[in-house]
Amino acid sequence: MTRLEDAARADALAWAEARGWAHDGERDAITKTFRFKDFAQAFGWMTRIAIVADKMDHHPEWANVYNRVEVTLVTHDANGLTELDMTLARAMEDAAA
Ligand SMILES: C[C@H](O)[C@H](O)[C@H]1CNC2=NC(N)=NC(=O)C2=N1
Repeated sequence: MTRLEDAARADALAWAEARGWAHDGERDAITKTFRFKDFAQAFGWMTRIAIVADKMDHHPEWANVYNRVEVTLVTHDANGLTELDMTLARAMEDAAA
């Protein structure tokens, strides 16, 4: 998987930033803190995403504290954003909606 070209990255970031993601330019990664009602909701969401991520063989960097999940998406093999990150971001948004 190759890094997004500049135009595709701009489109992807516009979509992501509209949903509360930030771009970490140093890593060419996107980050977002998801907030849920409580720990059960947060961990349930993480469980659903873990199954999707493992099927994709593409895994988030994330940390959970009670009802919060801090997420970073980046493709390690590509040293930046790829379509895999955007597919996983969409799955996260859909599952949190
Ligand atoms: C061997 C395995 O396919 C790779 O290590 C996969 C696993 N999950 C991954 N997840 C992410 N985010 N980036 C990767 O480059 C990556 N590579």
